[in-house]
Amino acid sequence: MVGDGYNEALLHKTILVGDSGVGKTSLLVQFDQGKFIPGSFSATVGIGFTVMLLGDSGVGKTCFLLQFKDGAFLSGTFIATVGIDFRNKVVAVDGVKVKLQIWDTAGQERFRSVTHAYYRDAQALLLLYDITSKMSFDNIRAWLTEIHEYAQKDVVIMLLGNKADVSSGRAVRTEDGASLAREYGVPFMETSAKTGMNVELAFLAIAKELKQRAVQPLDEPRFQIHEYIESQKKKSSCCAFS
Ligand SMILES: Nc1nc2c(ncn2[C@@H]2O[C@H](COP(=O)(O)OP(=O)(O)OP(=O)(O)O)[C@@H](O)[C@H]2O)c(=O)[nH]1
Repeated sequence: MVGDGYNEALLHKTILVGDSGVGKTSLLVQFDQGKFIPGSFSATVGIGFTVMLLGDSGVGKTCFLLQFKDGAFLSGTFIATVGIDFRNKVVAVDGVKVKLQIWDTAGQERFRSVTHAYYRDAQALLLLYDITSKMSFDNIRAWLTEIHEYAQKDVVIMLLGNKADVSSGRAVRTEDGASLAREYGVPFMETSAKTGMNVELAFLAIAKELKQRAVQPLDEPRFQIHEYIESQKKKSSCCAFS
C-alpha cells in the first residue's frame, strides 16, 4: 500500500533479461513470494501485462486481488486502500506463462487523480461493483466514461458484480449487470472474493485474451473472451430479487 505522500518518481521498473530458461521468472517469484516453485519449465509470453482493478470504495477490489493471489479472504473491518498498490502473479495459459502485474486502486474519490495516471499503462481493467450496493452499480457508467477518457483505446474491460455470496441484501439483479455489460460490449460475471467464485476465471480469461493479442498464431482460431466466460462461469445460487 502506498501512503498519502505517494510519489510516482519512487516507482522503479526493473527488467529481467536473459536467455529462455535461465530462471528469470523463478527469480521474480522468489523475490515476490519468498519461495521456489519447482516443476516443468514453460516459456513466458511477452514481458507481462498490467491489469487494474477499478470500482467504488468498498466493492471488494482488495479482497478480490488477495483471493486470487493468496486464496484467502480478508474478513472483518474494512480498511480503504490509499492511492494504489500492486501484486504480481504468473498464470499458466495453454502451456506458457503469462505474468500479470495487478494494480489495486483506491475507490475513494479523493485518490482519483492518482489512479488516472496509471490508466494508460493498463492492458486490462476489471471494473467491479457490489451486488448489495445499487449506488456502486449506478456509478459504473461514470467509471466507463472515465475509462474511455484515460485508458488505452484497445484496453480489455470486464464488468464484475462482486459479493455474489451474500444471500440477503442483493440490490442489483444479475440480469441488470448482464444487460449493462451488453450495452457496452464487455464480458460480465458475478463473483465472490469471499468464496472465490469466478475470481480465478476472471484473471484467466484476461490472461488468455492478452496472450492471444501478444502472440497470435495464424493457424489458431481467435480466442473469444465472451464465449469463454459464458461457458466457464459459475452462477451464484442466490438471485431471488424482484
Ligand atoms: N460478503 C462479501 N464481502 C466482501 C467481498 N469482497 C469484499 N468484501 C468485504 O467488503 C469490504 C470492502 O472490501 P475491500 O476489498 O477492502 O474493498 P475495496 O474495493 O478494495 O475498497 P477501496 O480500497 O476503498 O477502494 C470488506 O469488509 C470485505 O470484507 C465478497 O465477495 N463477499
